[in-house]
Amino acid sequence: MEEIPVKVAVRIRPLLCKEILHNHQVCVRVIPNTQQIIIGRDRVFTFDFVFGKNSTQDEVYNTCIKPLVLSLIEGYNVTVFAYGQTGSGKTYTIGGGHVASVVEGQKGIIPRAIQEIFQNISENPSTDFKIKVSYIEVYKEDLRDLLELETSMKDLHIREDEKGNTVIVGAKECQVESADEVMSLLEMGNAARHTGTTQMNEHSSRSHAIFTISICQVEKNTEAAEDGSWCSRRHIVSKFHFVDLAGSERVMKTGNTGERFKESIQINSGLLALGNVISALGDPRRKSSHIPYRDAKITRLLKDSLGGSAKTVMITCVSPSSLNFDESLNSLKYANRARNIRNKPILNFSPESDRMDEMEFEIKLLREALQSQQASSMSQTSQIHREETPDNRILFLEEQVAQLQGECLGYQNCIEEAFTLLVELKDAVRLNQKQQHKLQEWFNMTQEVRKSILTSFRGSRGIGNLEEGPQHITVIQLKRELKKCQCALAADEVVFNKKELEVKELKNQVQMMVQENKEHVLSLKEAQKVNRLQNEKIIEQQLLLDQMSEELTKLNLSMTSSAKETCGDGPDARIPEKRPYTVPFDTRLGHYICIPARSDARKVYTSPSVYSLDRVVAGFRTRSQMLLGHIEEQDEVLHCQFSDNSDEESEGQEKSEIGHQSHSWIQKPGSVCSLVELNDIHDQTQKSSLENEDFKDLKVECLQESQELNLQKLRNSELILTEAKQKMRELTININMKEDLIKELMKTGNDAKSVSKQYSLKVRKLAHEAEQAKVELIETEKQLQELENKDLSDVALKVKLQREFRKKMDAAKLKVQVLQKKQQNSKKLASLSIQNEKHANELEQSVDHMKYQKVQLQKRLQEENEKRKQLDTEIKRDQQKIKVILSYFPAKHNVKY
Ligand SMILES: Nc1ncnc2c1ncn2[C@@H]1O[C@H](COP(=O)(O)OP(=O)(O)OP(=O)(O)O)[C@@H](O)[C@H]1O
Repeated sequence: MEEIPVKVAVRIRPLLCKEILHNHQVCVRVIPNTQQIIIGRDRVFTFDFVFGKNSTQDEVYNTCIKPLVLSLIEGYNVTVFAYGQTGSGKTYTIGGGHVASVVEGQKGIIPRAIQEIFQNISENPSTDFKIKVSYIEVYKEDLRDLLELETSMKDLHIREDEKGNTVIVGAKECQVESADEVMSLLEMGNAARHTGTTQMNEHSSRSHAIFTISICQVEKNTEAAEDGSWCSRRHIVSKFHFVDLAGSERVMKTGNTGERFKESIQINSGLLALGNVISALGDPRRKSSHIPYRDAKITRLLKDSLGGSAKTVMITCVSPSSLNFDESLNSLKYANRARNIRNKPILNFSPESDRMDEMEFEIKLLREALQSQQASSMSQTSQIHREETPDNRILFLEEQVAQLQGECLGYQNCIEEAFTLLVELKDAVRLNQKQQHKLQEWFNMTQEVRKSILTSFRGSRGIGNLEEGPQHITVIQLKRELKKCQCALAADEVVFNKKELEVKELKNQVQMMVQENKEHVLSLKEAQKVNRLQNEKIIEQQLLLDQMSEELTKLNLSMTSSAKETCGDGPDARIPEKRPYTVPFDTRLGHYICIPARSDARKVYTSPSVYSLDRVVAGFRTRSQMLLGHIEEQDEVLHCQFSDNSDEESEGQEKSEIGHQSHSWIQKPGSVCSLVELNDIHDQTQKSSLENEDFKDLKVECLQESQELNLQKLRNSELILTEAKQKMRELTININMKEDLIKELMKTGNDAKSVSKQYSLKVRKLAHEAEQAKVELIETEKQLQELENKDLSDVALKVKLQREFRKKMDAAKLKVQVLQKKQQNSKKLASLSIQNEKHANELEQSVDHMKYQKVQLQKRLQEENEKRKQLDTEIKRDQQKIKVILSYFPAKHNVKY
């Protein structure tokens, strides 16, 4: 047996759009005009076939796969498998995914191979082809039948047949007649395959998939062997496995979590096992050592293809991006190792055993047919058959006999015709002695064969004669029954088709509902998101409000304390008792500049801080006493009263004092001093000019300090006011926003309500329809049963119909369940809209509260404004005073005495 290596191809896909956008660099290239690939700067690998980024699907197919299709038709088992990192282009190359939507040029290997196989069949009319298709996937180390999803994983087993080929017992094999049929099965299986989105690939295959096409070829014509013996018909069964492996992936790169993470682990462990098998098979030193096929399902399934009896092509797909350098290098290393794997392909052709297989198969079919016929005829000819019901053994033998008789008759006819022809030819054509001798030998042999066939045929007829009568009757009856059954079947089929259409319609409606529901759920989620945002904003605003009220309280406190300071430190007309002394300069000033004193002049008296005022008062007192002593010494008329009396108390006295030329230090409003008097006083006080100068400085200093303090307070107050105004503005904006959001929320809630109403209406309608469909199906089932009881038709057919019917029933039940679920969802939707409303109410309440707070804040702001104005006035007055004092004293210095 000839050994051939596994052929290895490497395909580098182009950079994907997103990779180009992210400026990925290319790190793998094909060396032009060679079969080599260079990765990085200097790692070079040689392969059987290499395909660069510009290679087409057609190129890949023609180079690697076309020869495999030819081998398949010849009778070899062949395999192509795509290996590589996730997102490297395996599915694209093999031709998985949504094949129906792929344009012609982009079609992968499987669709192209299918087309070619069927083309070969059509070009070969002398051979009968039976084509079967199966599709399975290995998902998380479990086998799944992608063509019969109901098949339990436990019912699928990997076994080896007597020839050592790997077979999957329990997998559905669909017999197909056309390429379109295969394509629709492929599409169906692809749709059922486990795929998912990862960061590396939007449509990542999460399982290893094996699509298998089995071809059974039987030659139509019988050929005479050269030696004259009769040769049986050629019988070939070969298989083409298309394997799309899941991609190896680094969990960190794919960002997989949860289920995807578990899948990753299983995928990687399966691929690791495959890598080990490739390493073991590819290592010449380990040739005789154990190959760990049993480590994973995928390696067990690929046993034939790797080191077995199949012809295999491995296509390694590689990403060109430098970000995937490590993975690409790894894939290339495995691919390189796989080149060392040697297979021993064998032709799956064995005339004797295949003929036996064929006969056994035919016997089986006939036995089944006979059994069903007997079963159907038993009801009508029960009397006859009750006595002669054959057991399985007899049936089997009878069938064999019938089969052989049929064949014998065929051969006999052929031989008869050939015999007559040869007899005629013998006389008409001149033959040499050798030819005549050979022909005679043939005549003799034919005679013998004829004799033996006739003997056996007679023998069997001898047995059959006894049964010919009843059998003939039975056959006629069976034929009649068959016709009846066929008619009934046709009628049933019409009903079924109708029901199927209805079910399809229902399915569509349900799908639409599911879509609608999805949309509702999405909009609901969005509403919830908006709600959440609103809540967050409310909390923020609440915090802001708290902060503001805190600041307001602080501001209030500071304003109150400043007001207290103002009242407590300085002389106040309202609290005259607290003001112990008045200032002499004021009196003079009043006399001198004749300022008409306002009645409320003292009410707005401002003062420096407690410390400075005390200091001023204390200094003033000391100096005044000194001055008074001095003046009293010089002039007894001038009697200054240092009194603690209030302004009001001193007012009357003042008047009398003025009348007596006596001067009080207390300045009274409206009191006017003459210049003479002032001069007199000045003359008297001239000696104490130094002390007065000091006093002036002190007074100015004190006023300046007080003014500075007031200015500072004013600045602070302005700052706080600006801040408060800013917050007021923010509050107003927030309130407006919140009001808008409430409106939106109410609108969304109303929308959701109306939609959920419509939805529940629809659900009710559909539930009703499903109920009707169920009732109709039950009725049909009854009808069918009645029909079956009456006619007792083909058992296999009956079973098939029952199965189909049950499937449809299950589908209808499922639909009802889905509808019930939808109803529940709609209820949930309704409750959510109520929640929404509640939330909106709460929001409204909070907005009301905020509005109230805003009004309060405005009030406080007004108060603050007023206070600020007062402060302003005080400052201005202080400034005025300072100006006056400053202007008064230089004047005083300039006075000529
Ligand atoms: N030769 C190519 N030319 C153009 N685009 C390609 C090529 N090969 C792959 N792609 C694109 O790259 C992306 C990933 O390809 P694909 O899904 O076939 O990768 P994969 O190896 O099967 O991945 P996974 O192992 O995750 O299933 C797809 O969008 C596919 O269209």
